[in-house]
Amino acid sequence: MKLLVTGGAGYVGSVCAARLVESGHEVVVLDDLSTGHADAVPEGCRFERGDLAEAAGDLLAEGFDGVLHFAAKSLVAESMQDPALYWSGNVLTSLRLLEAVRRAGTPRLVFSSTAAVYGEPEQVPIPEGAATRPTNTYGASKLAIDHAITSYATAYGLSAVSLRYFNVAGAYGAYGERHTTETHLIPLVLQVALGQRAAIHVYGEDYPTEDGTCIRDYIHVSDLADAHLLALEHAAPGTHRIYNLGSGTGFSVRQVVEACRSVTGHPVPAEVKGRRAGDPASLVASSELAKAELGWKPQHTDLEGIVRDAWEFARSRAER
Ligand SMILES: NC(=O)c1ccc[n+]([C@@H]2O[C@H](COP(=O)([O-])OP(=O)(O)OC[C@H]3O[C@@H](n4cnc5c(N)ncnc54)[C@H](O)[C@@H]3O)[C@@H](O)[C@H]2O)c1
Ligand SMILES: O=c1ccn([C@@H]2O[C@H](COP(=O)(O)OP(=O)(O)O[C@H]3O[C@H](CO)[C@H](O)[C@H](O)[C@H]3O)[C@@H](O)[C@H]2O)c(=O)[nH]1
Repeated sequence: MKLLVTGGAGYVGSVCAARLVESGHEVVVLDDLSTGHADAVPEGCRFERGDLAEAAGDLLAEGFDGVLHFAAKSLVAESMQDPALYWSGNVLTSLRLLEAVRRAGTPRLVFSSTAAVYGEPEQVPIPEGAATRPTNTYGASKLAIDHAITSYATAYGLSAVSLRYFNVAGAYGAYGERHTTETHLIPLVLQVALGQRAAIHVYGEDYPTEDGTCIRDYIHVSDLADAHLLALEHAAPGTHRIYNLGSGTGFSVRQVVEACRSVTGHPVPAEVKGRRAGDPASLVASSELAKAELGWKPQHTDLEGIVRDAWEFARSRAER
């Protein structure tokens, strides 16, 4: 297939673009490099630098079989301080993309949604039918896009799939997490192990969990790429399917720090701080629907294995 990958110079987009090229697809990456890196665009992809709201129309007019839409702003704290960036940078740009898709008659769309659409969940593991009550503007912006995609699919016959990722981690060879403003737990702990940061701050030890720290479901970025390939195959005209993607096991912040100590051999000093605003106590995915309908099977459910891949990547970048 000829595929447009928005955000293919970012973390998840670059890994997925690499896997798409390996699977024989023709890939065009559209990225404005606002948080991505030109040298993260995988070999074998054509790279177009530009804002998706402006450039997607002309590109799609060339004729594509599908769009994988990763490009977004995705910092929770920033979304609360500057919501305009998220309503315009995520929602408005995605609406422009949807219009370009409709005008060009592009048949397929796979969208990067997020567990943040659920907010504080009533039940864990979280199924797709759970109430969507996002506690931050980032999650609200992604939910708004999901709603728009549903109506485009129903009315205009688009084949659409939203994948709601839980906590993405790990790396795939030369492609991994390189956020300039890093807020994610695992890469921050690895920065401590690399001597780039003195200690990891543990945000809250008074949550109603076994060790008092928050529980998250860490999914390997390579398993996520598998899900995108399957979503492209299974997308059906006039439908918008939504799937939660996680490994199905929750790990506390303390367990993650411990796994990083074990993998890196570094003592990783940890300092307990206050809670971070908007953090739910526990987020674990039920991915049963993705397994049943897409035939998706996560291969990397061992936390130390996920951390090991992230560590190899972080070390290789630090040596440059
Ligand atoms: N990393 C996670 O844990 C996680 C979890 C859930 C969902 N997601 C979603 O997955 C997607 C990818 O996340 P990531 O961690 O790879 O982020 P990232 O910041 O590494 O990648 C996003 C890419 O999109 C590009 N971009 C942003 N706005 C653009 C625009 N208007 N036009 C063109 N390019 C633009 C950036 O330059 C960057 O390369 C996002 O949609 C994010 O919301 C990520
Ligand atoms: O320095 C840090 C960084 C994080 N944490 C804690 O570690 C856990 C994981 O935090 P991350 O920032 O790594 O990830 P989030 O769970 O906040 O968010 C991620 O997962 C969400 C869904 O689970 C959304 O998809 C969102 O886009 C994505 O960034 C949280 O309890 C957080 O409080 C710390 O204790 N110290």
